[in-house]
Amino acid sequence: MSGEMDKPLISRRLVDSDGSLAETPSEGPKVGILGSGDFARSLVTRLVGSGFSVVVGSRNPKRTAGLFPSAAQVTFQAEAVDSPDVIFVAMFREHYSSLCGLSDQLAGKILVDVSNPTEQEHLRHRESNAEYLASLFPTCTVVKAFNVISAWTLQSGPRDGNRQVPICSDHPDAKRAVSEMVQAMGFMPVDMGALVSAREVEAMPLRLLPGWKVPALLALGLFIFFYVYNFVRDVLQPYVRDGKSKFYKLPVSVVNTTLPCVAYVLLSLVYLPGVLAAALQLRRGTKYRRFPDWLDHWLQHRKQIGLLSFFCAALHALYSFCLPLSRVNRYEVVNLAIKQVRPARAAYQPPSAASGPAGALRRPPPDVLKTGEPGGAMPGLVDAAQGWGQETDARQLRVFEALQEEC
Ligand SMILES: NC(=O)C1=CN([C@@H]2O[C@H](COP(=O)(O)OP(=O)(O)OC[C@H]3O[C@@H](n4cnc5c(N)ncnc54)[C@H](OP(=O)(O)O)[C@@H]3O)[C@@H](O)[C@H]2O)C=CC1
Ligand SMILES: [Fe+3]
Repeated sequence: MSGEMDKPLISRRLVDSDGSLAETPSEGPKVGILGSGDFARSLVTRLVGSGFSVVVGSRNPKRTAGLFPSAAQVTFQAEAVDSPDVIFVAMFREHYSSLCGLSDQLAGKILVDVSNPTEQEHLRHRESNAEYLASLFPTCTVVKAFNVISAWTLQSGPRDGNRQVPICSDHPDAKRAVSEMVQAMGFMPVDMGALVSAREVEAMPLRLLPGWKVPALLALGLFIFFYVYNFVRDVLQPYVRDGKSKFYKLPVSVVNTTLPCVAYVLLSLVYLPGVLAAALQLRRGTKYRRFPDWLDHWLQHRKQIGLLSFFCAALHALYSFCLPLSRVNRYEVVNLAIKQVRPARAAYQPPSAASGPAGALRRPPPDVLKTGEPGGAMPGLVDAAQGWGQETDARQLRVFEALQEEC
């Protein structure tokens, strides 16, 4: 295996001194390609680089020849399908029927269907593109392959990402021949069985983030559930019972209380199916029987559920780190306010008849009212302190003290 990996994808003989692809050696296995679009161009580059001799069939070879490496031969469709045994059909399904005139020349050859349907096409057609191609050319052997590989990956080479190429066909020999080509091009063939599997293979690129849908919906459902619960407990209940408005907690504090709840439940859902599976095996007395479908799916989703749990926990850590910073700031402001108001309250004397209307409002000590000095009064609090001695003063202090408690 390691020896195979060491082999360069582009053999030395194929590269000119200026770095461009040179004439292919005539002994390279010959492969035909019908179509001259993006996929065909990338395929040619990879095939030539892997030591194959390539002939491209185009409706207008003069126009398209310049787009291909000089090592590839570009000609008319009829001429291109003449000699190769394996022919890639790099065209869209709606154009397959335009090849019917070549039926006789294509008889007995292997046709590789690389096409991908759109989501609507996939739903509209009951048979896969590969089965449709097989029905148009009953004398040919159709193999489904390469549809999951993008033109970009083909061109840049299978350096990273997924190297797997699912392959299916009703003919084992044809499947083996294409699998060998896949390997020679640096990819890894995956046998998907008979051509009826082509529908499943064609649906693969349509799936966005496979395996994440259920865990993501689960995490979202749990988040909504716990958020509503924490909202009722921390915000709605104090409001209804005591008239306290704590709606400012909604965007940060309630979210931060919700995140660890979701993380813990998700983490328990990672371990639980393993325990259930072990219990089931003990009960059955064997580990060689299939788990029920629901448990099987659950076991398969553990990785995604675990990652989502970690994500929630990490977000909680971030929130928890940032929250105290704003709290400390708030605490310092309220503390300062209380320090300024308390002396004023101590200096307050209730109005008496002797002091007359002017004595009803005795000014607080002067140091309370100085602004702009370090530790001096904040401008907004001067008014509060000046108004000291009236009925509202006691209420103001209570408000400050309540704020201090909350910090
Ligand atoms: N692009 C990609 O990344 C991938 C593409 N695929 C599949 O490869 C196939 C080709 O895709 P792509 O190369 O991107 O598409 P393009 O539109 O770029 O190319 C399609 C080619 O089909 C040929 N063709 C033959 N007959 C007709 C006709 N009657 N009308 C129009 N064109 C015709 C044309 O070549 P000419 O004019 O020389 O005859 C044309 O260049 C598709 O089935 C696609 O699903 C699969 C995986 C990835
Ligand atoms: Fe915590």
